[in-house]
Amino acid sequence: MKTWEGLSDIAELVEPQSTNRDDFIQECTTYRLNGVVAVYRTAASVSVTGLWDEELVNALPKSLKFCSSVGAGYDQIDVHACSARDPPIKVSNTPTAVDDATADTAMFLILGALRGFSYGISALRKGQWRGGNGEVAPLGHDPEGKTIGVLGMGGIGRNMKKKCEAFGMKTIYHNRNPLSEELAGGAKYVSFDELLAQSDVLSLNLPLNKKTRHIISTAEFNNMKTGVVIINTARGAVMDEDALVKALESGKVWSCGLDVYEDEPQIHPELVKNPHVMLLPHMGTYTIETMTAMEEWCISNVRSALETGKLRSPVPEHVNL
Ligand SMILES: NC(=O)c1ccc[n+]([C@@H]2O[C@H](COP(=O)([O-])OP(=O)(O)OC[C@H]3O[C@@H](n4cnc5c(N)ncnc54)[C@H](O)[C@@H]3O)[C@@H](O)[C@H]2O)c1
Repeated sequence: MKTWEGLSDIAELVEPQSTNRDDFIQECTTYRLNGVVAVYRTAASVSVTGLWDEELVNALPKSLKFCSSVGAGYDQIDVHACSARDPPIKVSNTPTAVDDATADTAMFLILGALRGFSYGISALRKGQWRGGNGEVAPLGHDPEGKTIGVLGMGGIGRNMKKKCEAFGMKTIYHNRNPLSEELAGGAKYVSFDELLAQSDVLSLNLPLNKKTRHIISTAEFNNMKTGVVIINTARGAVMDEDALVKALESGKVWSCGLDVYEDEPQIHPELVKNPHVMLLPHMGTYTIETMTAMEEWCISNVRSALETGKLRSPVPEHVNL
């Protein structure tokens, strides 16, 4: 709040008052918001405005030139509609600030899913120690010696790789392009098909967009090792949740650790019913330290835009806009 208020030395600060999308679109035409040059956008604001789709982007005040969005993912914003405006709305996100907390969450899910801890936790809370009704928690697996495959070796993927090493895991990865040796840090670049075929644990760490929606579905599960463990801390829709449920039922997938879902806050009922899988309600960056760092980063984008005309961390699509 202090950092936000600190912007008042260079700008007039206004906050929208609407509580739903229709009112917000109407408010954008009013004298209060007309003239706004930069927006500080929280992820939670989607519950008021809905997605920043083409309709909303075109309804935003004509004066708007910058959107500084909190979070590494920006799939709630149609960045192409933003570029198409005249003048364009340049969009930034908060990469790097999210890396440690999200990678920590992935480690929790990897260990929990490999070891089958979810089963034990829920049985214990029902007063059933390691199981009930004649069933006991299945024996888990050690991370030591397992191959982790990272799909999308960006800030979070690389951070996770270092943490996986401490648990004796070997990392392979697939990106659109191989990383420099320095960035890869010894992780081996493999093709998408090799990643599916060789991973004991497959971690999804790529952004959600039109190209990556359902990048993991039935055909991809069929190409994986039987008994693979799937971790998703990216966005739910990069994986076909129905196909995951079927792969869990058939035993192709041994377990999974999920922080994100296709239709949040709804979760596939078969996932909720399954005592074996590790599920979190999108808590990847849910810490005081990381949320503060993300908000400060986001506000620094607003300051940079106002003072220099340039965002500090534009999204990849807007780097050359
Ligand atoms: N669970 C959470 O709370 C949480 C927190 C932060 C980020 N996230 C999600 O994690 C994602 C990754 O974050 P990041 O900061 O590491 O992003 P990043 O941009 O640093 O890394 C993403 C990587 O994915 C790669 N990539 C893009 N498209 C690909 C494709 N089709 N195939 C293979 N690789 C591809 C990119 O080249 C890049 O290396 C974000 O987009 C966001 O949606 C979730």
